[in-house]
Amino acid sequence: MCGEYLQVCSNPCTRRRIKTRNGKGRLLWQSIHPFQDSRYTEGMKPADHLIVALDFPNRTQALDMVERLNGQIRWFKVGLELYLAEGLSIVEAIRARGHEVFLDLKLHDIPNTVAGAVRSAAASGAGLLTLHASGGPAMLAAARRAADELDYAPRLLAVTVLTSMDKHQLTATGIDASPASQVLLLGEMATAAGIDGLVCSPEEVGILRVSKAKDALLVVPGIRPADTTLADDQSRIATPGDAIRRGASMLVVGRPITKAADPAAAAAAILKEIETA
Ligand SMILES: O=c1ccn([C@@H]2O[C@H](COP(=O)(O)O)[C@@H](O)[C@H]2O)c(=O)[nH]1
Repeated sequence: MCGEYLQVCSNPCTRRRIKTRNGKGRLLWQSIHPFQDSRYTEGMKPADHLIVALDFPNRTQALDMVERLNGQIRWFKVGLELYLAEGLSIVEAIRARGHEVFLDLKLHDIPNTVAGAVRSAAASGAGLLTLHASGGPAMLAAARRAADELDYAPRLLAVTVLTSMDKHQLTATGIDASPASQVLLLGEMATAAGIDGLVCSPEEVGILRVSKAKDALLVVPGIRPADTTLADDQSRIATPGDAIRRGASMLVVGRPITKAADPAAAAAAILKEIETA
């Protein structure tokens, strides 16, 4: 991209429309994701790129972890375990402590039902919300329309192929493609339906960045620091530094932080690795 930036709108985690001058001095509007341009990422802090997954059975344990992380973390993820135990009030409790929430509900149903779920979830003030790309274009488009009709809506993320799945697991579901090919297919389909971002493994970030989905917010779980020997149930993994260098927008990290002997120190080490990547 050439030209000087004249006008920027929107907040740090959303796509921005910017007015630029091209090489001939002509003004043009351009839609760009902030994570893709060094002139934007310069202003961003490492904490804007890290989401800590609060996979806990109750509010007490989740909020205790928020406290233990000493204000280092901006984004927390509420997944099915915590949401089903506590409901949307846990999102409000985390937000009341000054944090942003990624509501990882992985919605997957008929279009009308998913549209209603988007409306209900939006009321919590969550900043990011997931739905399964495999729900198909009609379901994704219904979610997009529902979000667009609201005064406030989270950014919608389509989960492509779960990071726990390898080629063998994928074949068992009847899909005769590599995880990378399937992520590419679902990622391009979801962004064509107007979805803001994708959840993929670190292994697919590179191909997505040169695909039709290249502008998407890429939210990446399957992160394991180099000194961690445990992949747990994850199959497609990389270190925080590698994922960021390949073009990930935000990393999702759970157990390497929350099960560490010193979660604050584990989070600090990952933030440092993001900063230097
Ligand atoms: O494909 C996916 C989609 C979501 N997740 C979620 O991310 C975290 C990862 O936790 P770790 O403890 O760091 O493995 C977890 O909450 C998953 O539900 C994912 O792993 N893969």
